[in-house]
Amino acid sequence: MKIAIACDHGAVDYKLDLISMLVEQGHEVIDCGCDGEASVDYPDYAYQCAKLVQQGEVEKGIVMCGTGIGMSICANKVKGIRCGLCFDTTMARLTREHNDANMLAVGQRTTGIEVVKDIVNTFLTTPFSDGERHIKRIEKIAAIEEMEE
Ligand SMILES: O=C(CO)[C@H](O)[C@H](O)[C@H](O)COP(=O)(O)O
Repeated sequence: MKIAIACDHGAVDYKLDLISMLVEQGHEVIDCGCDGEASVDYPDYAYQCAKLVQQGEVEKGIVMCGTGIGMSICANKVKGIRCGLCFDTTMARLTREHNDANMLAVGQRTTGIEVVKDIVNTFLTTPFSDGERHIKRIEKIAAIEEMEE
Protein backbone atom coordinates (compact mmCIF):
# COMPACT_ATOMS: atom_id res chain seq x y z
CA MET A 1 0.00 0.00 0.00
CA LYS A 2 1.10 3.58 -0.60
CA ILE A 3 1.02 5.52 2.67
CA ALA A 4 1.88 9.13 3.59
CA ILE A 5 3.17 9.87 7.06
CA ALA A 6 3.80 13.12 8.93
CA CYS A 7 4.71 14.32 12.40
CA ASP A 8 5.61 17.43 14.34
CA HIS A 9 8.63 17.73 16.65
CA GLY A 10 6.71 15.82 19.34
CA ALA A 11 6.62 12.56 17.40
CA VAL A 12 9.75 12.28 15.24
CA ASP A 13 10.92 9.10 16.97
CA TYR A 14 7.60 7.36 16.40
CA LYS A 15 7.50 8.47 12.78
CA LEU A 16 10.93 6.92 12.12
CA ASP A 17 9.97 3.69 13.93
CA LEU A 18 6.74 3.42 11.94
CA ILE A 19 8.45 4.12 8.62
CA SER A 20 10.91 1.29 9.34
CA MET A 21 8.07 -1.07 10.23
CA LEU A 22 5.97 -0.15 7.20
CA VAL A 23 8.84 -0.38 4.71
CA GLU A 24 9.80 -3.76 6.17
CA GLN A 25 6.22 -4.88 5.58
CA GLY A 26 6.52 -3.89 1.91
CA HIS A 27 4.56 -0.64 1.98
CA GLU A 28 5.65 2.40 -0.01
CA VAL A 29 5.93 5.36 2.36
CA ILE A 30 6.00 9.07 1.54
CA ASP A 31 7.56 11.01 4.41
CA CYS A 32 6.01 14.49 4.71
CA GLY A 33 8.32 15.53 7.60
CA CYS A 34 9.16 17.03 9.96
CA ASP A 35 12.72 15.83 10.28
CA GLY A 36 14.08 17.00 13.61
CA GLU A 37 13.19 17.98 17.13
CA ALA A 38 13.28 21.74 16.52
CA SER A 39 9.86 23.19 17.24
CA VAL A 40 7.55 23.31 14.21
CA ASP A 41 3.83 23.89 13.65
CA TYR A 42 1.78 20.70 13.20
CA PRO A 43 -0.73 22.22 10.71
CA ASP A 44 2.02 22.54 8.09
CA TYR A 45 2.74 18.80 8.15
CA ALA A 46 -0.80 17.52 8.68
CA TYR A 47 -1.96 19.52 5.65
CA GLN A 48 0.74 18.11 3.34
CA CYS A 49 -0.12 14.57 4.35
CA ALA A 50 -3.89 15.09 4.09
CA LYS A 51 -3.58 16.60 0.60
CA LEU A 52 -1.76 13.48 -0.63
CA VAL A 53 -4.66 11.37 0.65
CA GLN A 54 -7.29 13.73 -0.76
CA GLN A 55 -5.63 13.78 -4.19
CA GLY A 56 -5.38 9.99 -4.29
CA GLU A 57 -1.58 10.02 -4.34
CA VAL A 58 -1.65 7.61 -1.41
CA GLU A 59 -4.29 5.25 -0.06
CA LYS A 60 -3.88 6.15 3.62
CA GLY A 61 -2.28 8.87 5.77
CA ILE A 62 -0.81 8.53 9.24
CA VAL A 63 -0.12 11.64 11.33
CA MET A 64 1.33 12.03 14.80
CA CYS A 65 2.22 14.72 17.29
CA GLY A 66 2.43 14.86 21.09
CA THR A 67 -1.18 13.77 21.51
CA GLY A 68 -2.37 13.31 17.92
CA ILE A 69 -5.04 15.94 18.61
CA GLY A 70 -3.56 18.87 16.67
CA MET A 71 -2.73 16.68 13.69
CA SER A 72 -6.20 15.12 13.62
CA ILE A 73 -7.97 18.48 13.89
CA CYS A 74 -5.97 19.79 10.91
CA ALA A 75 -6.38 16.68 8.76
CA ASN A 76 -10.13 16.73 9.29
CA LYS A 77 -10.30 20.28 7.89
CA VAL A 78 -9.33 18.92 4.47
CA LYS A 79 -12.33 17.97 2.37
CA GLY A 80 -12.75 14.22 2.00
CA ILE A 81 -10.53 13.38 4.94
CA ARG A 82 -11.82 11.25 7.79
CA CYS A 83 -9.01 11.07 10.33
CA GLY A 84 -9.48 8.96 13.46
CA LEU A 85 -7.43 9.73 16.58
CA CYS A 86 -6.80 6.36 18.20
CA PHE A 87 -5.43 5.26 21.56
CA ASP A 88 -5.99 1.53 21.17
CA THR A 89 -6.68 -1.17 18.60
CA THR A 90 -10.42 -1.17 19.25
CA MET A 91 -10.60 2.46 18.17
CA ALA A 92 -8.41 1.69 15.15
CA ARG A 93 -10.68 -1.18 14.10
CA LEU A 94 -13.85 0.86 14.60
CA THR A 95 -12.62 3.94 12.80
CA ARG A 96 -12.07 1.72 9.76
CA GLU A 97 -15.23 -0.39 10.11
CA HIS A 98 -17.64 2.43 10.98
CA ASN A 99 -16.04 5.66 9.70
CA ASP A 100 -14.07 4.34 6.72
CA ALA A 101 -11.25 6.56 8.03
CA ASN A 102 -8.62 7.33 5.43
CA MET A 103 -6.22 8.83 7.97
CA LEU A 104 -5.03 7.81 11.41
CA ALA A 105 -3.66 10.07 14.16
CA VAL A 106 -1.63 8.87 17.15
CA GLY A 107 0.30 10.55 19.97
CA GLN A 108 3.89 9.96 21.01
CA ARG A 109 3.38 11.55 24.44
CA THR A 110 0.22 9.57 25.19
CA THR A 111 0.57 6.08 23.76
CA GLY A 112 3.40 3.53 23.95
CA ILE A 113 5.21 2.61 20.75
CA GLU A 114 4.18 -1.06 20.79
CA VAL A 115 0.53 -0.08 21.15
CA VAL A 116 0.97 2.47 18.34
CA LYS A 117 2.44 -0.21 16.07
CA ASP A 118 -0.57 -2.45 16.81
CA ILE A 119 -2.91 0.49 16.14
CA VAL A 120 -1.25 1.17 12.78
CA ASN A 121 -1.38 -2.50 11.76
CA THR A 122 -5.04 -2.76 12.76
CA PHE A 123 -5.88 0.44 10.91
CA LEU A 124 -4.17 -0.72 7.72
CA THR A 125 -5.67 -4.21 7.67
CA THR A 126 -9.27 -3.60 8.73
CA PRO A 127 -11.76 -3.12 5.90
CA PHE A 128 -14.74 -0.76 5.97
CA SER A 129 -17.74 -2.77 7.15
CA ASP A 130 -19.83 -1.40 4.29
CA GLY A 131 -23.01 -1.44 6.39
CA GLU A 132 -25.86 0.65 5.04
CA ARG A 133 -26.05 2.72 8.23
CA HIS A 134 -22.33 3.56 8.05
CA ILE A 135 -22.54 4.56 4.38
CA LYS A 136 -25.49 6.86 5.16
CA ARG A 137 -23.53 8.56 7.98
CA ILE A 138 -20.42 9.03 5.86
CA GLU A 139 -22.59 10.60 3.16
CA LYS A 140 -23.89 12.99 5.82
CA ILE A 141 -20.31 13.96 6.70
CA ALA A 142 -19.70 14.76 3.03
CA ALA A 143 -22.94 16.76 2.94
CA ILE A 144 -21.72 18.88 5.87
CA GLU A 145 -18.52 19.60 3.93
CA GLU A 146 -20.61 20.81 0.99
CA MET A 147 -22.79 23.03 3.24
CA GLU A 148 -19.71 24.61 4.82
CA GLU A 149 -18.10 25.61 1.51
O1 LIG B 1 -1.47 19.32 19.13
C1 LIG B 1 -0.93 18.88 20.09
C2 LIG B 1 -1.56 19.02 21.42
O2 LIG B 1 -2.92 18.74 21.28
C3 LIG B 1 0.35 18.17 19.99
O3 LIG B 1 0.58 17.37 21.11
C4 LIG B 1 1.57 19.02 19.72
O4 LIG B 1 2.59 18.11 19.44
C5 LIG B 1 1.95 19.89 20.90
O5 LIG B 1 1.01 20.95 21.07
C6 LIG B 1 3.34 20.49 20.76
O6 LIG B 1 3.66 21.12 21.97
P1 LIG B 1 5.04 21.80 22.26
O7 LIG B 1 4.90 22.32 23.66
O8 LIG B 1 5.19 22.91 21.24
O9 LIG B 1 6.11 20.77 22.09
